[in-house]
Amino acid sequence: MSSQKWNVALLQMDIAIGEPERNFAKLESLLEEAVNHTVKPDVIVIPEMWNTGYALDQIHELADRNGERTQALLSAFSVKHGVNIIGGSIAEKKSEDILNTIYAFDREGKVVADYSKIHLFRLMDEEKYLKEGSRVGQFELDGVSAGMMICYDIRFPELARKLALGGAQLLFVPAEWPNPRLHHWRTLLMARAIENQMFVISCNRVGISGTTEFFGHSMVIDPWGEVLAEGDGTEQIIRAEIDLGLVAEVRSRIPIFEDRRPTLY
Ligand SMILES: O=C(O)CCC(=O)C(=O)O
Repeated sequence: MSSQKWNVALLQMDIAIGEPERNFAKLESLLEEAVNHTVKPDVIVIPEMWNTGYALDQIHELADRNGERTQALLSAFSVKHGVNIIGGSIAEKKSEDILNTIYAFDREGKVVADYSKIHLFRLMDEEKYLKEGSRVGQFELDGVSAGMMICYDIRFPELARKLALGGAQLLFVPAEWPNPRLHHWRTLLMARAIENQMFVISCNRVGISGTTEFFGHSMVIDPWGEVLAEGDGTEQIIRAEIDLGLVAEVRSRIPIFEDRRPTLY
């Protein structure tokens, strides 16, 4: 178990629906702001579908083919600044399918993992336009085991538990989680952190798309369930320092992974 400390920076941005050019420009300026700070981030996290927003009726024209444009930008940025990046998620075109995909970059600019959202959100018609992913998002960053989930995925505790059982000490959650479900968002994120005794690092968008309002409240939660940082409803960068040694400490204090009874449930 590592006693590493990481500084995390969450880019809680507004997203212009159906306007990748504006969104790329916005992201580039927020990335610069994130690294031009007295505390240099070790990992930067970006919200869900930041390239297009939920422009589902135009998504075939707007999605990033094989994530190439996104990878070019984020890979060059991570290597230039020696920073890990959880690249939001993007609308990605693969062959004729559209997926909601996260690319994770290490400090050398290498794509170390990708994950496509496996639970599509029917309330926003995702299943009519997007193809669901077919595997979980477990990977390593700076030698630390981590997991990725996207937005609606946090309603499925089995997924977070599978990642924790696979060794994950942190969970990254890019999202576009709207009003009026702030209470669900905060409670579910805290529950995933407490029940799995891991850090939960979530990045939600802000702004209004049509009649849907996104409330931000990106959160960094420690394995004890304490909120280390939380955004408000404005565009901003949320920063926190996390001590990865806390995962082992909490897991030894209340040893839920030893006390589980998987033969009974
Ligand atoms: O589960 C929710 O309430 C919100 C989920 C969502 O907006 C999404 O997955 O895009």
